[in-house]
Amino acid sequence: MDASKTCYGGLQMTKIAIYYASLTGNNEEVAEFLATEFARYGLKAPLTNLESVTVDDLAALDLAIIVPYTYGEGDLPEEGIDLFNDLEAIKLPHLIFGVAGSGDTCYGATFCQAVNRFNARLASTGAIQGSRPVCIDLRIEHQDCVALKGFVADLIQTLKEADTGEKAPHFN
Ligand SMILES: Cc1cc2nc3c(=O)[nH]c(=O)nc-3n(C[C@H](O)[C@H](O)[C@H](O)COP(=O)(O)O)c2cc1C
Repeated sequence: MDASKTCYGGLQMTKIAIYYASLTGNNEEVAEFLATEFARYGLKAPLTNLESVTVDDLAALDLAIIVPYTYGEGDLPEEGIDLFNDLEAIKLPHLIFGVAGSGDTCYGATFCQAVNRFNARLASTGAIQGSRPVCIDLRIEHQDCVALKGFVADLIQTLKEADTGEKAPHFN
């Protein structure tokens, strides 16, 4: 299906941003894939490094997507620690969010913990979870492309529901 041919006109003014952190390029690739997928729907989703993002930036958006790597033993990316901490003290009930990222399954129980931790922290602000988080093992492969396409489709569906008041979001 060519998503750009479908009717997403009502969402064209939607403010979307993709905030990513990447040391060796895997999460940058995830972020770029997501931006390309949004473009297929005719929606702009610019990329910004997580390092320079504040809670005020998030508060000004309709949809925020966080794409973090995991470091240490399930640790957050250094670039996202300030934002993560600041989110503890804020409510963002009008924001829709999604979190996706690449880690390494070799790390066992801490695989993609930064993805799960950001997801939980954003949910704790009262923001609306627009999709289940997506965890990717190292570089994107075919099954990850399928998962990321589903992720974007869910986020857009949640945006549409919020726009029209159709029904309550269903992921949190
Ligand atoms: C020192 C170090 C610690 C890491 N710890 C974890 C971890 O706890 N869990 C995990 O899933 N991945 C861990 N990783 C793997 C990275 O998250 C993974 O390679 C990721 O794809 C890197 O993304 P990037 O290419 O965008 O930097 C670690 C990598 C390094 C170098």
